[in-house]
Amino acid sequence: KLNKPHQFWETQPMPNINELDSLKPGPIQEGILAEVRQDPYNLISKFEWCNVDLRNDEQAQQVYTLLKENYVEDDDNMFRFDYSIDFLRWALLPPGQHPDWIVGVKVNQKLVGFITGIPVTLHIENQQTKVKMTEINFLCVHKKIRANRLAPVLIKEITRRVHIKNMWQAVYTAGIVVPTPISQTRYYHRSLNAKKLIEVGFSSLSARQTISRQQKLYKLPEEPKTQGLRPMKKKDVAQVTKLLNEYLKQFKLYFKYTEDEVKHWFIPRKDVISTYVVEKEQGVVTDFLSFYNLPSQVIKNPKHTHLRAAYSYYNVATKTPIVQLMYDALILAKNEGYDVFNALDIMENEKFLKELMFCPGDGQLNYYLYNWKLESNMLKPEEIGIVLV
Ligand SMILES: CN(C)Cc1n[nH]c2ccc(-c3ccc(F)cc3OCCn3ccnc3)cc12
Repeated sequence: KLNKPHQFWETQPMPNINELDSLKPGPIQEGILAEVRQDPYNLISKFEWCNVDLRNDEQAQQVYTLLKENYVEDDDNMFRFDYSIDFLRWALLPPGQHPDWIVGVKVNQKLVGFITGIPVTLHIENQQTKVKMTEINFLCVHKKIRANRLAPVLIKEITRRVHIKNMWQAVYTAGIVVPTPISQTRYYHRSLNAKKLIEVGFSSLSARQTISRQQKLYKLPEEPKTQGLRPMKKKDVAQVTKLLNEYLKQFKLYFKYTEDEVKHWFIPRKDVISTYVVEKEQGVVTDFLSFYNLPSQVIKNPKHTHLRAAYSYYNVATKTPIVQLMYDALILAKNEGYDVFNALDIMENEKFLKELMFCPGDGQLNYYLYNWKLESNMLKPEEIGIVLV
């Protein structure tokens, strides 16, 4: 019976608890191209596969609505992610994207299921080789048709479409724990608009606290401190690429970026991605900070429909102290209208979370590698050098 917990995941090439010491590092199952199923998995009648073209406004709108109404909520079901169409195009149309990796399931032309992959090159631990694989995201089944076991079919179908391209690994994250996380990270929140966070129920006041006390506590200067801080431009791409690739080498899990990819992921896009570089000396970029825009819909609130949240993306501090650089990130995010600034405890983030008054969130974000046994069973959050949106 497939309803035992993790019954699906036990059929997948993921290390389970008692294999953690016997499996050798590297691929768990060898991929054999000739054995890959050539036709899509069967769907229950009236359900159909489709490749979603996010460049098409109608199809993008259908994805937007499915996610807005049915995607990830916080543990208390008070907030639900509200990814914008521009954001989805940024996240899912990077260089080298495969059209058949944006997978939808439709019933009577209505989108009811979704899962996506993008091509990445991942460096894993001390492996000399980098692994070409897929980054899986946006697994979503419409609330009204859950328990049809559609999610396992979506996962198997995109796995098949990745195998067909002779790729055998995947990286993904989730708030839930299924077999078997490679790292369990925690998220933290820094208040930028204390009054709103209290009004939407994101923050609460203890007996001795007042709204105006909170506002004073989290107050920020009008302008950033770092001299030479400015929005990133195309002319910075070469230097940002070198800074980023060099910086990421210290971690056990990181992507290698081409200049084309840096252009895609870091050139500022209004209401999607903000990147600022530090250029003190003429023409020399020494640091950069970046954060992305992911609002959450406030599910039931008389006064507010959305929580505007900025999420820390990649920050490289080589000359500016990281605490100062991130303090400027808070000021910039506040000035761009955000209510809260979120960050995971990955990379060097521990160095600024406490000092800049971030508060721990109520859940965790688990990182997963599909069909790969690590040398070390688990990685510490500070060993993770990848951010998934
Ligand atoms: C990563 N990407 C795959 C989306 C995703 N899936 N599952 C998740 C579980 C937690 C976070 C997360 C990551 C960083 C963070 F600062 C806060 C977060 O969630 C707060 C709870 N929440 C959920 C909706 N609105 C608020 C993201 C995700």
